[in-house]
Amino acid sequence: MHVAVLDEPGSLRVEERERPEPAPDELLVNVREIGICGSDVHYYEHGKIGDYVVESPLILGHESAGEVVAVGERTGFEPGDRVALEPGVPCRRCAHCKRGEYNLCPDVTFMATPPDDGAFAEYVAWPADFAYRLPDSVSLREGALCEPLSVGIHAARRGNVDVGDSVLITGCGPIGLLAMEAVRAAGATEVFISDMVPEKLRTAESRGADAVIDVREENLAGAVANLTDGDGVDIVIEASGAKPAIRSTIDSVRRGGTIVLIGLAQNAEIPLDTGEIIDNELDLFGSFRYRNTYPAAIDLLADNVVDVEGIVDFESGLDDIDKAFERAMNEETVKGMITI
Ligand SMILES: NC(=O)c1ccc[n+]([C@@H]2O[C@H](COP(=O)([O-])OP(=O)(O)OC[C@H]3O[C@@H](n4cnc5c(N)ncnc54)[C@H](O)[C@@H]3O)[C@@H](O)[C@H]2O)c1
Ligand SMILES: C[C@@H](O)[C@H](N)C(=O)O
Repeated sequence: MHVAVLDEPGSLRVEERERPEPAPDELLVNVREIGICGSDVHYYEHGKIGDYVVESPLILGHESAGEVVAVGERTGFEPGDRVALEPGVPCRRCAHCKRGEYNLCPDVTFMATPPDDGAFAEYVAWPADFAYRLPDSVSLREGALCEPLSVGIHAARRGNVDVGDSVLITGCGPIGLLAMEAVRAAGATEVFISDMVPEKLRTAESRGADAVIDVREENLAGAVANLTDGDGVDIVIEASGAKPAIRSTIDSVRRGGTIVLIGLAQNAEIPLDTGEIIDNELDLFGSFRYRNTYPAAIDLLADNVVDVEGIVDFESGLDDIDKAFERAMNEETVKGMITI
């Protein structure tokens, strides 16, 4: 089978590997749609993210869906089933797993995170309990994009987004745009979103943002104050990882409001005015990956409550993956897909 391997920064190549055999509790999946995530691009450019360093050839890609072609002895699936693959498989035994917080498992195997291979491959053998059957009305592309949608759903849950809430999302990348879908589904009625790339803001506007804020031209907190009669929003979801955006979350949220941090700032220590958090009684939450989100993501897609395919700018074949990564690095690109 063909797989795309990252050897070192800037060097992706397609090579031939043995097709894996599914273990008794695994499915063999013919992978058909894989999203290119910002973290894949980061490994491609820099060969590492924080402490995770590409030290041996690594298959990238963790937003995937495909068709089951073979099953282990005890899986409950059949060849021909279409499935989305949840990329993080926890140990199932640690205290976090037992509490149901399996996204915090320290022994998780996560696709495309060194040393664990990902899904830019024709076939992947994957545990059946981290595969989700897709109904006919949900496409394989939508199945693959359940992954970034899950990041948004988990953030909406962390922020306790409720009917009638106003939400500011900072960043119109795939995570910000799909967090917007998730908060709408959770009942938010006013959703504002910021970025500094005009094309991205136009995309957010066309996808139904109530207001878009270009932070190159407007002060974020000032713009939010104007939109909320000076109060600030109920919830801020930070999805850019940019220091100025993280800093301004406190100034954009109302007294008694909630801040959810998704964006990962590289090597950034950001001063925090704890007095403002206390005086204004703010709730501040981190949001790490997701747990128990795939069934909800698939239901929302089947019911046409959310759109994920609209964020896709281009698709490419596995053999042209290096060109696809170059295109994904363009700041105007939101999402590229590899289609096999
Ligand atoms: N916590 C998690 O589990 C998790 C999961 C996935 C991604 N992430 C992180 O979330 C962030 C978003 O991911 P993504 O894939 O959408 O990234 P992305 O780079 O595609 O999008 C980030 C967007 O933020 C915009 N931006 C830059 N500076 C800004 C500013 N000052 N104000 C507003 N917007 C600004 C960029 O123009 C870009 O459109 C990244 O930091 C990523 O590492 C975290
Ligand atoms: C959650 C996932 O999308 C993210 N890129 C990570 O590796 O944590």
